[in-house]
Amino acid sequence: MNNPNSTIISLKDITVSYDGEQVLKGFCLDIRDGEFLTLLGPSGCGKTTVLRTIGGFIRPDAGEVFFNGKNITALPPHKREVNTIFQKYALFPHLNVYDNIAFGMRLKGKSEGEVKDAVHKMLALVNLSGYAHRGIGQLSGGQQQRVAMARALANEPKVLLLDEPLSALDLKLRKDMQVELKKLQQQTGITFVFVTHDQEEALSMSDRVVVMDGGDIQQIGSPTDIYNEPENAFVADFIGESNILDGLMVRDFEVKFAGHRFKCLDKGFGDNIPVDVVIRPEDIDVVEPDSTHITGEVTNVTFKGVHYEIIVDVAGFKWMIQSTDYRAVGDRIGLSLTPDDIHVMAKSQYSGMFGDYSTFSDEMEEDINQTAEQEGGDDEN
Ligand SMILES: Nc1ncnc2c1ncn2[C@@H]1O[C@H](COP(=O)(O)OP(=O)(O)OP(=O)(O)O)[C@@H](O)[C@H]1O
Repeated sequence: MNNPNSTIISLKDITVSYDGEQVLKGFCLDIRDGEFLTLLGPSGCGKTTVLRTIGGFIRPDAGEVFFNGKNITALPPHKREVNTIFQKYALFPHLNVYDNIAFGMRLKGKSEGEVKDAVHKMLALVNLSGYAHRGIGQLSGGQQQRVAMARALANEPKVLLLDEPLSALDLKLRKDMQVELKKLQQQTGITFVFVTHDQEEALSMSDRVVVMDGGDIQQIGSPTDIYNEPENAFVADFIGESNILDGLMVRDFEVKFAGHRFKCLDKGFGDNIPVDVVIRPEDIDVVEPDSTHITGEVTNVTFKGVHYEIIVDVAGFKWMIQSTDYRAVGDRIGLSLTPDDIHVMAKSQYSGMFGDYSTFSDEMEEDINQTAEQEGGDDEN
């Protein structure tokens, strides 16, 4: 049985360079036994490099890889109890389904009897019983991916590395395979390390998500932690839709932005400190416009099936709202927020980077300076 509290893979201070350029620098990560862990981040942030380091396809310039406490940094891929499934399924086209799945076991010298039992068990696991003698070319993309899964699982790895395995599939099939993969992981108890740049995929499948950017970990947490309590503006922007605003933490539990003061649940930033304020579009309630609320004019409305996506111009800056109530372009509306809708975070290197739904104006800057002066804080900003 897995011990969910024990670490199966540990990356310690890993540095990897390509052509003299460092992609990972002092990268550390502990992966728990039996978990579904997803590395999530934009293209080029180093996800595949982390995976290849675990698999042994890359030898890091510095740092160590541990498997159940044993240093495996120098071990070649085939000597690690780790298997990889790549984006392109890498099946042998000239072999049928049965022989593809049997391949690794035969290489290890298992008897044909053992191989036969295992292949049929694996085919049942991935819902392909009856397909043993099909040629690879006679299978759909989703079926090929399932054969690749069966082949990897037949080797009984302790850890399965999956590098964007679903990205070649169309949306419907991809959703079905997400459910199947998650089920397979739970049934087998094997530790899955999954790479994707699709945040919805990461949130729906994982026990924990590692959000990466520029070779660094921005946040590690459960999907709900990552979504509800992003640690910085990068995570907030990358996961789901967000309005990211420049704000001023007036004091504990009180923040000012867009010309209004709000009660919030955050503390410990200090008084009159510039902060990022993150508000999810679905948390904003639409009310009648009045002086006690942020007000704006609707500039665009898109029907999204369960809700309308409404773009509101607030003092020259766009906010995004998701509401089940229809509002027409040109309507003036008020935006209502409760303290738990307001997420305050320390300003990061990412502040002000986001074009879409971030708001910052000279007016607001003035506002911030004024408040700082009023409250006797430092007015450097
Ligand atoms: N073999 C290589 N030689 C040179 N540079 C490389 C090599 N492999 C990756 N890189 C570079 O290293 C950086 C990280 O690449 P990596 O593939 O780990 O990112 P990723 O997050 O997996 O991206 P993607 O989602 O696009 O696959 C990128 O800038 C990439 O161009």
